[in-house]
Amino acid sequence: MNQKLTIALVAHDHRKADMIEWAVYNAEFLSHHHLVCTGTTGSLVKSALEEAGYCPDIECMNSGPMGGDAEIAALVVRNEIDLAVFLIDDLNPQPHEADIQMLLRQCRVHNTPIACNLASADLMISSRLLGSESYHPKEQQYVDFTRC
Ligand SMILES: O=C(CO)COP(=O)(O)O
Repeated sequence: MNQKLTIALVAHDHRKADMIEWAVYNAEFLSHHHLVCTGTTGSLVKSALEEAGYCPDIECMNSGPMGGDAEIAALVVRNEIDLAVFLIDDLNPQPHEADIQMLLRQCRVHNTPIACNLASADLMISSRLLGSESYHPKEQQYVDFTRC
């Protein structure tokens, strides 16, 4: 793939080990793309990729509870995210649940691919459609809410 994608990586605390293992396993692929992460996820992924010998192009937002999910949701609204991997802790409540739901909702509204588990992330990054110039996902129709 020639196209440089912008990929969001976000993981809750109990899922960070999974995210780091996944990122290191996919380091070669990720090293060709721009990564946008919530604060703590980003610093851990950056260190792990550097330790693995890569020099990742990685941008860290605020930590999730401090608005990082909201910042990434804003990028989704502007169609600046090509793919998101969001490993959610479904077994523990989060103080910023509203922001989490906002990020998920904006990905649905804007038809942004979002993987919320490792199997989905694996399938998405190995899709022949990812970054293909001939693939144009059909825009979702919200006729009453179009932008002027
Ligand atoms: O809380 C998060 C996502 O909702 C993740 O935030 P951190 O990466 O800063 O831990």
